[in-house]
Amino acid sequence: MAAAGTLLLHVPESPAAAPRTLSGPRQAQARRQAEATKRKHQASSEAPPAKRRNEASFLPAKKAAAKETQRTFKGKAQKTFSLKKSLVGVSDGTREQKPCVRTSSLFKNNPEIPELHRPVVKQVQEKVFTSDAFHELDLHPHLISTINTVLNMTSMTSVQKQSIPALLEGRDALVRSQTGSGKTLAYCIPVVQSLQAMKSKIQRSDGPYALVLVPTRELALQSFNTVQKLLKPFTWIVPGVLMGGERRKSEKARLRKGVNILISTPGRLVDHIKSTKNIHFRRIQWLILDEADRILDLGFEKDITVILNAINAECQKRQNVLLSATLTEGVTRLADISLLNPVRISVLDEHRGQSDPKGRAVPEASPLPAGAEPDSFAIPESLDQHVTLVPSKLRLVSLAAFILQQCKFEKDQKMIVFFSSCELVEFHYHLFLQTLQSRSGAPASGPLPSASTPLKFLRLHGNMEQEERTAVFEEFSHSKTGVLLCTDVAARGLDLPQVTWIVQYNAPPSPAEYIHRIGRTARIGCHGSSLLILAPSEAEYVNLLASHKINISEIKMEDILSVLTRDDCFKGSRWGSQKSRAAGPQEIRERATVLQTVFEDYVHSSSRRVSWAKKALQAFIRAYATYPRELKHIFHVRSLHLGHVAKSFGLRDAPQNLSVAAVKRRKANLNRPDLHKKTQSKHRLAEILHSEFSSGMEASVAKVKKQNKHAEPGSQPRSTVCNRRPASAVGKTEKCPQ
Ligand SMILES: Nc1ncnc2c1ncn2[C@@H]1O[C@H](COP(=O)(O)OP(=O)(O)OP(=O)(O)O)[C@@H](O)[C@H]1O
Repeated sequence: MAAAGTLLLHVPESPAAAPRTLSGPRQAQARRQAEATKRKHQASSEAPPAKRRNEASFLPAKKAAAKETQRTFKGKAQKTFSLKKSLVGVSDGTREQKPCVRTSSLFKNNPEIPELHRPVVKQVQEKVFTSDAFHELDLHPHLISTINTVLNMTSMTSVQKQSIPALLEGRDALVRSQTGSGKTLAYCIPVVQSLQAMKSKIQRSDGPYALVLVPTRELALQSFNTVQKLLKPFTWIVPGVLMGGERRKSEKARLRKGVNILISTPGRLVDHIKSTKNIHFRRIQWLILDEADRILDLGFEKDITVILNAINAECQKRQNVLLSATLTEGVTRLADISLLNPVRISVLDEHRGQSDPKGRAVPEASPLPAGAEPDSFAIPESLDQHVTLVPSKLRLVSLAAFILQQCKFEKDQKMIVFFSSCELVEFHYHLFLQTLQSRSGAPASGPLPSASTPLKFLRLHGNMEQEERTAVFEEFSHSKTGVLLCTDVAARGLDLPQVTWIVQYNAPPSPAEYIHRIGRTARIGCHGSSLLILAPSEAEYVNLLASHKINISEIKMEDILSVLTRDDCFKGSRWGSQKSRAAGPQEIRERATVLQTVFEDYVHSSSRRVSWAKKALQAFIRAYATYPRELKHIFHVRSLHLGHVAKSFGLRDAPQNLSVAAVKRRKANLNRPDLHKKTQSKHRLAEILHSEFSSGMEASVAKVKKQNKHAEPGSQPRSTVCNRRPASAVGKTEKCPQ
């Protein structure tokens, strides 16, 4: 096998490059044939309605060549090109026969990329900062000095300016402001101020006065840290966090001693309500639901009901606060249940001059101002959003090229890449670790690039041991560079400093989740960028985003792939000594093929790795099948071309045992029996959404063990398939971590 760096390639010329002159009837016949071929491809699953012109040089038109029959999810036989070729290289103008390289024809038979007619919409914007200082508020001087000196903050953000006075007045509130605008302090400051000011001094043994519910363990830890800092001068008020993992015993002990401000994920709290005698809610004065729309998702409904019932049974009067960057119907639904005459605080309103003259919150009784549709979300002004359309076969190399472009050839870049499931995170993490990052794990085809800026990959998902989750969270928080591959476990609320790029490799299930994912960058006025990777057949998603006033500009796939010409590890010998030569489409194609070959060689270097890649592909298809009904016209599993998608998992051929029916059967087996009966897609979606929020107490959930980073993937059952068991088996709602 040739080394990657010296791989010799010959990518066959397109017909356009070597036209044959035809005349008369033959010409007409050839034209008819060409038209028929074109129609066939237009009808293929990923073919878009409108075709992009001027792409022919990069994505050559389909042509007759050695064909093989490949299965698609439509069950139709589809012609495609042979995936295995003898590649012949040309070096310094001399043709020479080179070793056979088993690789795919990445640039053939792809659906054409549609022209993206993206509607330009005016994004909803908010002003982040105000000129008002914290000391202008009626707060305890020690609290103000803590904010100034410990947190290093002087001016309030817009949401803080509106929320803090309203909450100090004792009002229930529904708070919406863009991601990274300081909502955590908007509720933490009033809570601390009110509790330290209580006439009869709070005792630890009193138990909780404030309960803060957040959707993920990392967010619980983060909010706990903020509360802890604010409480520095008020040592008699004790904060506590319940976040799952291995700490059940110590959590119980802490609850027994007493916690006054309790921060928890819903599932974990329900576990304690059911199993810990010492937990009570007699003195609850605050109930805060951060990321309220997520907490009220279907997946959390049961837990929230248990928690509300437990609180209501012991205490009727309290202040309720719901916060989120995305105000959705779900929030309103819970608002009906638990909010008493709430104020609706929306920074957007103030920015549009809709708040009252004092800049105070608009009361709930008043309807949302005209033009402020509930599903138009504010996006940080300093966030540049991009989309790229990439055919399935080219997804993996495009993602890798983008990571190289930003994190190897640019300085001080910190990137988060979102995937649809933990299996996908695991797959890409190990693949990139062993090919892009690690020399020692270089594939059979030879050593890989030594990075000019060393690449560092981390991963975070709900199927990891809590200890490692926390360690990764801390490491990525404190590091200046790196690429975090993750599921939506990191989408909500996490405040990871200096993240410069958000990449969404799999589109999120809703525009709201899109907002939260991209919201991990461009926080509190900083600059950031995002890239959404879509297949040509998914181009319509851009219009969906536009209908939510989300403006997104296109980056061409060629521009992403062209970075490979800067990396000599990916050159075919055709370009051997011609360093100064400008990169043309042909060279880019060749280098992308070299990179794909590196991935394929790695995956095919052992049968275990092949089956590992197949499982990841299966997981992708399963996740794809869970897009909500209203998005099925964009993301339908039937529109996936199995052979092409397999390429993006480094597989040379489409797995034989995968079909729609097989995937559905497998999914049915994995689902909870009680969900079987109600097969509505919303429940399947709920399962996926729920995944991150397991309390950590389920015995049956297989965990990814902390292990040597360079361990052979697939060498142990690393729960590439979620291990779902009947709820009865674990005595509670079973959740499958992503
Ligand atoms: N007044 C302020 N001055 C300077 N920095 C602030 C201020 N308030 C908050 N921050 C910082 O802004 C960052 C974002 O705050 P926070 O995490 O509370 O945002 P958020 O609105 O809750 O975001 P999300 O919607 O993503 O959960 C944090 O690093 C926080 O420390």
